[in-house]
Amino acid sequence: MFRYKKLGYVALNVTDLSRSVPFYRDLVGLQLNEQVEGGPAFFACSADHHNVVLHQGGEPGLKRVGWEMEQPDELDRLFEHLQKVGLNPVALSPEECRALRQQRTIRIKEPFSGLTFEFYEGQLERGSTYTPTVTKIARLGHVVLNVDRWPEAVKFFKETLNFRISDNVDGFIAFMRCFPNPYHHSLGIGNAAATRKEPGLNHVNFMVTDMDDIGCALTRVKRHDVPIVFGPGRHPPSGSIFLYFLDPDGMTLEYSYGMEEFPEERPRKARVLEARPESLDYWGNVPDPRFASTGRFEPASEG
Ligand SMILES: CC(C)c1ccc(C(=O)O)c(O)c1O
Ligand SMILES: [Fe+2]
Repeated sequence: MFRYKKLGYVALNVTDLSRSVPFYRDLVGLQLNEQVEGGPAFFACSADHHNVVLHQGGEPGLKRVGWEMEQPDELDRLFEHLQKVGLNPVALSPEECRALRQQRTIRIKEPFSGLTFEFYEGQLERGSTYTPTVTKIARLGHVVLNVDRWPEAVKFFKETLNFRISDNVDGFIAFMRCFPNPYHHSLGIGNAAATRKEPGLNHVNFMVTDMDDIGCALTRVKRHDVPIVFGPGRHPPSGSIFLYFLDPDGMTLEYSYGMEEFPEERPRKARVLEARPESLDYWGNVPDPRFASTGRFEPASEG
């Protein structure tokens, strides 16, 4: 089976780029690396060219999710596998890859969300890296999707895309790592029906370097009247300390500090946690109704 390096980037649709660009730069603390006049804004929180791309759209949502493979030949292995299972992978042209500042890239339509999932060898080097400002973001951590047909979707990610389950909250959410990346989860699959949410984006997570980054973020978002929708608290599944807040369109973002890491060989077995609030927060908070409720999946274009 093929091996991933990491969750590479998420592309979001926002309804007002001129409002969201300063928010993601100055409040979230991402570095704006490139913005083509009137076009998408490319942000990073690592040496990559982009970990978040904002597109102007008619409604807020998740446009695309990109995964970096461990080695170039993993992309070949993946391409062959996706062809074999009938997912019709499409390779982007060299011009398309260059425009995205990415090396060889392939795409599929992920059958449960309908989203474009992208897989690539790497991004083009920039020669300079990310300089933290308001928050020392360590990496883009994870993306969580709310889907229908949850058991089938989890099975698909496990069996077809070689993700490993780290933990489940029984019938509600599966936390999955992109093998052999060690972090507890880079992808979460939430059960839309069980959580009474529409299918769509649940949240995007950024892992931070220090506990102080969480405390300072709390002060900062309060000062700017940014809605806090869950936390601060500590998650039982991954052990991380968290804070969730809303972007200007109401999409949910999370900062988290500390996360269990799994060895490649002989990892612990996935647990099934009871479906109750205590499985989401040791500190006794419950999410605000606005948590994870905004962000439509942009359907992948056919062909
Ligand atoms: C409440 C959400 C879905 C959640 C629960 C647990 C973790 C974790 O263990 O890290 C998360 O990251 C979450 O976003
Ligand atoms: Fe999360």
